[in-house]
Amino acid sequence: LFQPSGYYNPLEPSLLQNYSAGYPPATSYVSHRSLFHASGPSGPSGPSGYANTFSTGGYSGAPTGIDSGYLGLGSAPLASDPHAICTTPVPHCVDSKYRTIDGSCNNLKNPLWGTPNTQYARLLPSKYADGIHSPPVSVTGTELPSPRLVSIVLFQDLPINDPVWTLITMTWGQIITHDMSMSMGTRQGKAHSTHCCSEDGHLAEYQGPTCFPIKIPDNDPLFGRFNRDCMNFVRSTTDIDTGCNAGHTPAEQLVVVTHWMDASFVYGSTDEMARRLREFVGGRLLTEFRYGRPWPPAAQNKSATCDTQREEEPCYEFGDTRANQNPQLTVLQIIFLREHNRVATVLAHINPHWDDETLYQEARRIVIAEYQHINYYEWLPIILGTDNMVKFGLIQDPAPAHKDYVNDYNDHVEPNTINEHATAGFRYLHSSIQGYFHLFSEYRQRPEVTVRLSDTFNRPEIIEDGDNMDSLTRGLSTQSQEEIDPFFTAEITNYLFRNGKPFGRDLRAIDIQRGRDHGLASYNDVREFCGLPRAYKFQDFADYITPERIEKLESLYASVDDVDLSVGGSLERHIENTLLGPTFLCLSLEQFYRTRVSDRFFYEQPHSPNTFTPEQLNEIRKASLSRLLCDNSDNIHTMQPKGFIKVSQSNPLLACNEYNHIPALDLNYWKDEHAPYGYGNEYKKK
Ligand code: HEM
Repeated sequence: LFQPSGYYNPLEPSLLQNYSAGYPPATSYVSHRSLFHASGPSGPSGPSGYANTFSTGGYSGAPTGIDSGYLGLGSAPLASDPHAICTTPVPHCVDSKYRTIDGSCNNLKNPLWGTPNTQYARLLPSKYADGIHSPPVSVTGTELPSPRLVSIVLFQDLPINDPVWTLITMTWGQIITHDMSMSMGTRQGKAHSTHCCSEDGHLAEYQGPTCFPIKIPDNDPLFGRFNRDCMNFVRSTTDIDTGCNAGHTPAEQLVVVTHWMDASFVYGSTDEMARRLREFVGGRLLTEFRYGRPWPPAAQNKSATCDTQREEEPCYEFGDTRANQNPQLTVLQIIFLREHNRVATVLAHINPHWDDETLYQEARRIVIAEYQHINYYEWLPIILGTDNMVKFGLIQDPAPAHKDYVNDYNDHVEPNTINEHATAGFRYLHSSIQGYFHLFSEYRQRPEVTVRLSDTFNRPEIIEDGDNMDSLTRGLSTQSQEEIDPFFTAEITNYLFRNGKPFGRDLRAIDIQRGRDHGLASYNDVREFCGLPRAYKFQDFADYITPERIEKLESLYASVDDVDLSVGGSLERHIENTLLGPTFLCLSLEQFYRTRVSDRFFYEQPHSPNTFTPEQLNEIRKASLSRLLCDNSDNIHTMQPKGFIKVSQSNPLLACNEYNHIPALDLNYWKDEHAPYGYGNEYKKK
């Protein structure tokens, strides 16, 4: 598997040459067992055929699993010398009950799969202008349209509240994202230290090799007023930069966190970070008590993570460096931190003979299981639709009985986060961000306070003020998220990370530019890969995109083959009972299928040293967002049972201690029967 001299790249040069005439048949790269190729890569032709692939129709090819063996990853954790990444030896794995922190040894045959600093997976060949790393240009040879222009024309701000889903649906998605991906070399919290534009917003004289600034069009409605024509953008680090690819094969970007769904945002992705976050007493993570309440420890390098303005302003250390980016995210990070410590504390009562290490690992294992359960049974169904999840093997129908395992582990499936999913598909959910968020009292009648998002980027101080931790939590579970549609709040398209200035950056433009930076296949290519008919003229997009938007696309792009994946996919009409159009739905179903079946430690799996007992599994299945919020707030006494859904007559606010409606895990099932006689016997089962 692991070749010190560099690793197998999916794109053989010969195949690359074919690429100029359109990508070669997907089967060259992707196993014919891919979910979306029931009838081969060209797919069932015509929109009706394709629509049938999803829940509403007659897709008959039962998924037999996906094999992404074409990637052949094999890099290893980044050492201080970036070139060392290629030569780190494969670890010797012991079949432990617990996941490693860096995700190594999850796949025993390929111990480095899913570890930090390894490549994203790719579903389609990359599309660099020179076949190696230069950003793509139009198929006509001209420049692609400015991403800022595309953002202005196609992704304006039209605030529409989602009628069903609460704002925590948005934040939970960000948590999953941060758990599974972060492109190396990007700064997803603060502004980047490399400046490709001058102070006054023009092209900087010196353009470093990683510079790929975004051109701001003339008469830009916001930046024009400040006479700026350049928005900073720094390219992601690739395997060429780290010296693992001599530059003869296409560049691949690297993910700096573990690719697994393993709550690395809580525990960190390296042993060093994990150690820094632990108290080493009672299995707990480090906290600092202020006014009797536990808060995360202070960030070691405050200026690297926060934009605080006063010395005493808090800025926290978590498992993920982006955790201070916005207060909603930070609140959820705190809730997970507290959940770990809550579980560890109860386990310590039940098993007083357990040492710190056992308590830490057992609590971590339970928290990851709760989180995976909420992801697959509460959150993902909102985005992907329950029927589609069942159809494509992400969950089972009928749902497993309380104590039943699900035996679908497949060690041929690679866990790595898919570039097209993370760099385009999932970023469409940036549309769900609210520009203004509300704080609510226990009565949830009307907002007590409303806060402008761009006033709080990288400044979590609001959270510790008074009882704001609770008011923010209530806000997240009361306020609607923004509807997921082609409209994006100006708070992120004009004011991202503005840090007190009258303008910031444009996240939509960055998403588009990042797609080009990563050489993502075009919308048309991915559409076809997913089984939709290939477009030869703009009107061919009409199966899922409105005529008005097609007209705008035509005014921006020279060819149907130029349309960026981030752009086309974000304009598609959603598939019924999902929040995504067919192309992004296809990407996310593929991603979360792989994430689940490739994970030997997935909480529903039998036959692993990590396996929960049937009774414990039954308890894990009681985990819910609402219970998590109830248990880890300071003074929240009521919550609706379905926290991702707005309060209504059928989802009313109920007392947190109504355990029939908001069930709680009974951790007594973790009582260690091998305890020395007498230990913990005073802690009887409820
Ligand atoms: C206030 C909320 C959010 C803010 C301010 C925010 C901001 C950002 C920023 C600055 C980046 C890096 C851009 C780049 O340089 O390429 C990013 C990346 C990303 N965001 Fe968000 N985001 C938010 C919420 C979300 C949500 C709700 C989701 C999905 C449910 C999401 C999904 C992603 C994904 C998939 C990436 C790429 C991660 C990677 O592989 O590097 N974000 N976001």
